[in-house]
Amino acid sequence: MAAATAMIIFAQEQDLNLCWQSGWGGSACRYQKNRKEQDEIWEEERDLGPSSKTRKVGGHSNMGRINLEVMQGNGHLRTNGEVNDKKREGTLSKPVKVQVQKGVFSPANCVGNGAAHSGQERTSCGSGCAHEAELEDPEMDAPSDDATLARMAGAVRVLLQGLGEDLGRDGLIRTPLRVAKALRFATKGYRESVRDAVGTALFALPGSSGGGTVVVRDVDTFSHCRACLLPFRCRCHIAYVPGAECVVGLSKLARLAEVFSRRLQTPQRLAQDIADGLASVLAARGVAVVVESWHIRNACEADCTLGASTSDWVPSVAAAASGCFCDPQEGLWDEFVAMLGLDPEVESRLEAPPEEGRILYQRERNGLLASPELCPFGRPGGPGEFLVDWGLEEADSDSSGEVFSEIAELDEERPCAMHQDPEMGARQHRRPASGTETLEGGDAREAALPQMVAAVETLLHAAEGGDDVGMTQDDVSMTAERYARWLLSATRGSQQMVDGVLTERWPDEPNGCSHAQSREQERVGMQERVGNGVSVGILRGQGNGLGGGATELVTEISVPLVSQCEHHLLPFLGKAHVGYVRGSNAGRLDRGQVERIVSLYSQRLQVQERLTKQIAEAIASSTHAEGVIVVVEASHMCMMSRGIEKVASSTATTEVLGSFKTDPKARAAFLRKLPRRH
Ligand SMILES: Nc1nc2c(ncn2[C@@H]2O[C@H](COP(=O)(O)OP(=O)(O)OP(=O)(O)O)[C@@H](O)[C@H]2O)c(=O)[nH]1
Repeated sequence: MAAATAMIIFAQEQDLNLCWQSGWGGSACRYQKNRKEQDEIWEEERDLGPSSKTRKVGGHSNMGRINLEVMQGNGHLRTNGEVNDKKREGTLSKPVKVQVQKGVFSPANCVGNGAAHSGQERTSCGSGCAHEAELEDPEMDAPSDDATLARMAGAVRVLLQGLGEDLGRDGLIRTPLRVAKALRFATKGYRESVRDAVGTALFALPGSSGGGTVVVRDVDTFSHCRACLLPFRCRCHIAYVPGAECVVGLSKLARLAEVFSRRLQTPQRLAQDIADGLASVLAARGVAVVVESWHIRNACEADCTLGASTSDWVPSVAAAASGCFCDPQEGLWDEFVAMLGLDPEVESRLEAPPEEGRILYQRERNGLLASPELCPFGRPGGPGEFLVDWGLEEADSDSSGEVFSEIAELDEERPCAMHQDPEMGARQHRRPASGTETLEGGDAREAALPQMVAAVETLLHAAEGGDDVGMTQDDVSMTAERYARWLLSATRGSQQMVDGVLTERWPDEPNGCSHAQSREQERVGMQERVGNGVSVGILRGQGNGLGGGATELVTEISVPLVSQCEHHLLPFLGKAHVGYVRGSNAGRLDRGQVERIVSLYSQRLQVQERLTKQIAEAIASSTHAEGVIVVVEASHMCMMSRGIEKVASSTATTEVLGSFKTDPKARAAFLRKLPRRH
């Protein structure tokens, strides 16, 4: 089924209801409304989301038009007015009258539409509507969105097979299509332009040229890393000084940030793209952009360095400026930065105004560009890793906590250090050190790598729309390999058994993380003794001196985890909190062992509920504890970077086994130990 677009022209808009129903794999509906009020055209555009539902989008205005795009499915509209088929490019054609049926209008029942509609009428719609029709546009350019998505879904199937997954298992059946849609969404900025984003929202404002700075702050977006394809969080701050007596609609600055965020990016490129984009449509005296960003840590290191002392996200900041913001005499850069109210550490790194035509960026020590550690292909010699050389000088390896280490400037022609060295590709690949792949079946998975890389390349090209609109062939192949390796690495626990990870000795890492740290954490780990559910004290260390028959509550709090959502192949990351009631004859796990259990079940395609249950069951079987409780708190990228886009949302799941089920006091004692969220 093709995507379909309809345009409704209305004279008097009255609480318009849109109704659509999924054909296969859900449907998505995009709504764009232009209304004219007092000689100003107001535009409104939003994604109405997937699945079968009816949503009221109406309002009241005197005249206007609505574009409605129904993706991948049967769409039918309920509204008043006139329906026009619309070509993909937006050309109006073939006006179609619609007929009222119980207040419901369906394009399939158009009066006099004849050849105008190719939609197939159905006899029932299954959603309570009087009629159902497929809104197909026979003139839509090939490949249609459906064909693109189908191609992308095929590539995702290759990836899942490469990971050794059963494509028919529950949870994975719709994953290929979901991933395809998610990536299409993540790259929708390639199919959008600055002019589309700004539209007609340029307003003459006499006297504005001599005025002050306009700043739109805290525009939160998600982008996808050009190097590894994983999403990273951004907060954009955009400023300009008006020129030519003209200002731009404020929301359009946020839209610009969204357009460029929905491309494969690095923070500094994103800052520059937004600045250039704004400068291209607005005659401003100067433009300035600061992009704060947070990239997921290297999940390959999750089993050692993602310890409680480290943050889940690695921050960096990038900036771009032009015109008057680059003139230190005017002091506008300082004023802009001061208005952002940034963390002093970050602010101190933005002291100097960027020179005209150059990008100022700052990076974290061992950060996104200074070293590959932010990306999943990070630390040389890590499991299943290869060295990524970004073509920049090595960052100082001292990670003593200083956040930013360098300020670098690049020529405009070389906006991204990753792309500046034509020989980079040759230097970029280094095979994993021997012995770094320790998984059973690792060879088979490693052998699937070439097909997986090709599949990711297919995905990227299809997501772009087949045009060369921003990624060179080289970029794609490098990105594809990193992403394929990330997937392999992020699911490397899928073939391991819990017995294996509990008995295996964890090698101390060269940088001193992991085992030594775990032992220390275990030494000071708190145990709470409970008898019949009553807390009687807190002990430290291994020997608790409890007599026979006594029990103790052992807790391991904030065990970090990074897992991979099996629905969208996007990471979710957070912490597991583990408690178990240990009788005198039961075993006890040190923190390192708990961390390994958590890693084992995190490093596979998961849903959070199953992960929580598996951790609890593994703790129970390996300790013979009387009761086990596990709470997992995690943030899901699929909730943050796409779909509902709730950046601050997080999910908590609990699994309770044995005596914890019947002992509310023991549960309460455990829950009191959880870190407070606010
Ligand atoms: N219960 C549960 N759901 C999850 C987990 N990870 C992802 N999901 C959800 O899986 C669901 C998949 O729903 P679909 O409607 O098939 O996919 P979708 O169109 O991408 O859905 P949206 O996320 O709402 O855009 C979404 O609601 C996700 O939030 C998880 O760990 N546990």
